[in-house]
Amino acid sequence: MIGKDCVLDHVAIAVKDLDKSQRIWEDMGLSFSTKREVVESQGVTTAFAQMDENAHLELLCPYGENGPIHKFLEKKGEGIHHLCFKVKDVVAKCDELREKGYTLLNEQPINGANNCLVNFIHPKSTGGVLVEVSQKKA
Ligand SMILES: CC[C@H](C(=O)O)C(=O)SCCNC(=O)CCNC(=O)[C@H](O)C(C)(C)COP(=O)(O)OP(=O)(O)OC[C@H]1O[C@@H](n2cnc3c(N)ncnc32)[C@H](O)[C@@H]1OP(=O)(O)O
Ligand SMILES: [Co+2]
Repeated sequence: MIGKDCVLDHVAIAVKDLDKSQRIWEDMGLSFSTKREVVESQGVTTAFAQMDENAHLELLCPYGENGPIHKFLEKKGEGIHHLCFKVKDVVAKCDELREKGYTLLNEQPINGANNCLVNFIHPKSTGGVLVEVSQKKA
């Protein structure tokens, strides 16, 4: 799956305090875009910092007590949450992955951050890593 048609888009970290975590990463040298985006469907506020020409760091802070990040923090605490790969065609990629036996978490891609369509591969399919696939909307 990873390789010619997939590029690492972001490494996501679940955090309890977005400002505090952002200061840590800024202190280590990253700079974040001013834009913070709330993704209602996921119950998260996101902050992105560019790491190289493709990859970003995504900080994910829950709001409310129902989203997956809130549950992750309760269960595992702060830390790396998922990897995201940018693909040319997220629907085709999900069909390919289903064919190969991977469990996708949504029938159809959902709206993600930064005007993208995204889907997720269950960690049970990947040896314990939640993987997101993402396509920029036209
Ligand atoms: C979309 C906006 C933004 C973007 O970039 O565009 C985002 O990335 S938002 C990110 C937040 N949204 C999601 O993560 C959606 C996908 N995640 C889910 O649907 C759930 O979190 C799911 C299905 C991965 C786990 O939910 P569940 O209710 O089953 O939680 P459990 O704690 O019972 O977990 C079951 C099992 O999976 C392990 N687990 C859970 N989360 C992770 C993870 N991030 N990485 C690795 N493993 C994970 C958990 O430990 C359980 O394993 P077990 O061995 O049974 O204990
Ligand atoms: Co993400």
